[in-house]
Amino acid sequence: MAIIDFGGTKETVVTRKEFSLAKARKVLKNETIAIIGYGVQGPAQALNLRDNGFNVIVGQSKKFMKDWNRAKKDGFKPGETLFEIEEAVSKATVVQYLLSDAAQKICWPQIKRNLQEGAALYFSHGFSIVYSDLTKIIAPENVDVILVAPKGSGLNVRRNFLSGAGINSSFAVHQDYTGNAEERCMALGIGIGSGYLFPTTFEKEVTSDLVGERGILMGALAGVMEAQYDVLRKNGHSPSEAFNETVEELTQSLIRLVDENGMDWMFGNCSATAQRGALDWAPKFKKATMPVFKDLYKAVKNKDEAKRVLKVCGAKNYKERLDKELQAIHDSEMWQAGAASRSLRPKGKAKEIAKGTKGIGGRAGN
Ligand SMILES: NC(=O)c1ccc[n+]([C@@H]2O[C@H](COP(=O)([O-])OP(=O)(O)OC[C@H]3O[C@@H](n4cnc5c(N)ncnc54)[C@H](O)[C@@H]3O)[C@@H](O)[C@H]2O)c1
Ligand SMILES: CC(C)(O)[C@@H](O)C(=O)O
Ligand SMILES: [Mg+2]
Ligand SMILES: [Mg+2]
Repeated sequence: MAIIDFGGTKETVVTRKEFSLAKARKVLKNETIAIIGYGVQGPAQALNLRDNGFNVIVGQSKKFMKDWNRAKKDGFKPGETLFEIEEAVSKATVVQYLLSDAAQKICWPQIKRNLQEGAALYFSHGFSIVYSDLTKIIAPENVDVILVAPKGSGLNVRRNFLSGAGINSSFAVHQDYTGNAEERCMALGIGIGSGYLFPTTFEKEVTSDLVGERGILMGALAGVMEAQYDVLRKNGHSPSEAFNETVEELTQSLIRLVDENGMDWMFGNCSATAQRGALDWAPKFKKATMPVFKDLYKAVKNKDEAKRVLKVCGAKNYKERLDKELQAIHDSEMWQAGAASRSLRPKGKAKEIAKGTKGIGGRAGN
């Protein structure tokens, strides 16, 4: 474990230096890891673990043939490494429960009756365990219950693994039956290709995760973008101009600078005019949105959000409803303008520059 100073607070984290892949392989060398659910996280974690040399099988319901076929296409063989959910659980010593959170509640009886003594029941979200009064998911006493929650989409868990980077994950132990729960948990976190691992609890993970995705990561981002786009359009700006000033410049330019070296670095590489305006307006946006973030945190803590997820996402016709909502976003003027804008991105080769030429160092920061 490494002690790292996060802006004045010292935290203990696990990196691949302290917990190497070789150590993870040793810890899990006799384990059969069943990935239950081949949706978004399932494929990413299954393929990263398999590529890292672990013994991986997949449990997927054939009722969802598209997901079953994807697993087959990715090299999992029916009857050998690809099974119906119950069969996969019965063969596994690690059960990575990666169905959607609403489906975890529905399928829990199939999992519970097939868990081996001493197995590790693994989640990538605290949801099912923390809201056990709603989900009825209560693990038997004779298994470990652990969590590794990647802080990114499964798509990037796989893509970053392939590029040599990683997605950071939090980890937690809820129940330690074997006495090895923490070691197994860290080994799995390293095995799925995490960047670094930071400790959490199931409760802290589910709360921060639900707030983050409803807030700045997805909900707030979508809402604020739409608000600015609409104001620009209502005042006579073209779709191309409104889209570039709202989304394209963010994703193609400014957020990349934030990613590279922080907010001050991005500010430092924009004009004095932009800096002044952004510095003046940031507190106004903070003040305007603070009450919404406080409401959001409350709605997560009082379980309103969890109840809604289980009721709405668990309904029979949910997929059709979701598809309609996503289609409406896709078809909106703003995102059609986005498609047009993306189609115009040059796809030229990277420029070769003369030896000794500088000029990509940036202006601000240390
Ligand atoms: N999606 C992400 O990138 C992401 C990121 C971090 C954590 N998580 C967590 O990981 C877990 C898995 O999420 P996901 O987004 O990968 O799931 P998902 O929505 O992609 O669904 C995964 C699987 O559930 C199966 N499924 C759905 N309903 C079913 C049912 N009634 N019976 C049997 N199987 C059913 C699907 O066939 C699919 O294989 C969740 O706990 C989620 O909160 C997801
Ligand atoms: C990728 C996210 C948003 O971080 C995850 O929490 C999810 O639920 O999909
Ligand atoms: Mg989430
Ligand atoms: Mg998340």
